[in-house]
Amino acid sequence: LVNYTTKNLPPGPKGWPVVGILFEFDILTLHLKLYDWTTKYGDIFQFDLLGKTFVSLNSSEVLREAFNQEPTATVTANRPPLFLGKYVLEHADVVFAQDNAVTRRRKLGYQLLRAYGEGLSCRESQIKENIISVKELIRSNEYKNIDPSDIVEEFLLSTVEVLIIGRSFGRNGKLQKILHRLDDLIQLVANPGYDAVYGALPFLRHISLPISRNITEIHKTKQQMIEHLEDLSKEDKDNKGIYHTLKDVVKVRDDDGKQWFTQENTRNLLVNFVAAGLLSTRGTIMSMIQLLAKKPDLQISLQREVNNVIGSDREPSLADRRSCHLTEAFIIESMRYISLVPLAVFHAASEDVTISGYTIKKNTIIIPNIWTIHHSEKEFDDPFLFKPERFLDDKGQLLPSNDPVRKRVLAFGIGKRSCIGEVFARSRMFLFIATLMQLATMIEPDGKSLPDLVPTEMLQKTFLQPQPFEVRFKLRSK
Ligand code: HEM
Repeated sequence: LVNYTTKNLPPGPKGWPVVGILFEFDILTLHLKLYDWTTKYGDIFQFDLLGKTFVSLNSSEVLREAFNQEPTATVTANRPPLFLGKYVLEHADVVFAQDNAVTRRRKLGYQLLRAYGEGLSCRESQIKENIISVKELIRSNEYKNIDPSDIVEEFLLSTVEVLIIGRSFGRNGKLQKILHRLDDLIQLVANPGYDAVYGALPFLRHISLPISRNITEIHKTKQQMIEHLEDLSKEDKDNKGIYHTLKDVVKVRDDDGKQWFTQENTRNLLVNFVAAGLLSTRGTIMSMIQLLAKKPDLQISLQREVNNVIGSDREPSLADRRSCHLTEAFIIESMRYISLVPLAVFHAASEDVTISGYTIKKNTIIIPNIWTIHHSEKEFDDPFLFKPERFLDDKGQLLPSNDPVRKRVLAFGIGKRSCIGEVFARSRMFLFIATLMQLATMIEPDGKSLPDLVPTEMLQKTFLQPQPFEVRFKLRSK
């Protein structure tokens, strides 16, 4: 139990009167607590927790004002000194980078994802191989009750390998084992709730608690990853990935002779890509599978679209996205409904700033409350119903990205710290779902029931994840 105070925002003089002290705090499901508080305190409220001040932004309009409009956007683009950023990512990555450090690192990360991840043309043969192994796994498991996470992981681990080193060594290769281990360990330590407690009481990391031991393991595994990538980068000169470019960037010196990007930056930027590329995308795809298996009619409509646009004889390509309106709407609705990164990554005010008429003091931690925005009746009709058609017009065409309804989906954040992997993640999700719909129909497991995916019941790990489940794949005839 943690003591916290909330201050809400009544009409009238713009201040932060204390309205109550509550004595209950569930650190693992902070997003659900903030959802409750939004119904009581409105679109923006502030609370103190363990000596730190937090402000929660709970509507798309307030989030846009805070992160996407100057002069506020520049002031709110900082990150707080989070426990994870300092002790796990050595203050050397992009996600948790503070102050001036972020601009150059973020730009580099963005350029790397564009160069190695976004366009499929340069990666087409490797991505096709990944898709072929997904298909083989599905074929060899037809009609069996299976937990689809192995299939999803196989696909995503291979895509991340191709991104980082230019090729995939398969599920039995050493690299996938290391990336898998890193991913498991990060899930054990990364949680906004842990951050609140360990950030306020950092001495806890010296006590031999499981979380402290996991942090030590993360550092060892990062080192193993770098050593293995170094070996691999010497072996194959033709296939290149992000790691090859980072090796060159480390050699660069500025005019004053200083090195701006170091080995620490390399390993921690790669951890960002591994964690984001696997964890977030895996949770989203797993949720999509569970949703689809419970919605046979939606599967039929998606399969019809894939038949019409792609047919059954060729692999889906990124160009197909433009014509697969329902598939795109399904992906966007899934991102809204599950809101996998429920509170995005916390921001911090680098100076005093005014948002919606209220003064936010320097160093206040700002929470982009995406989960609440996506489940608010003020933003979406029937927010707890899964309705991909909310993103289609009456001709079945996807609403343009500047449509007000689309603009309320903020799963990748917005503004100067928004996700740099959005295009990469969305293109891989499209390929996976289109391939699945082309190949198979998902049905409920034999002798067991498959529960509906309920957003409030998802497991809170680093990101939200569906509860473990099983499905069966039934192959489609050509
Ligand atoms: C479904 C998949 C994904 C979701 C839902 C997601 C969501 C997010 C969100 C909400 C943020 C924080 C935005 C903010 O602070 O305002 C973020 C940041 C970030 N994401 Fe993603 N992400 C996904 C996939 C990826 C992938 C695949 C990569 C890279 C391979 C990636 C790399 C990053 C990085 C580096 C940042 C930090 C940006 C910064 O701090 O400036 N993400 N993501």
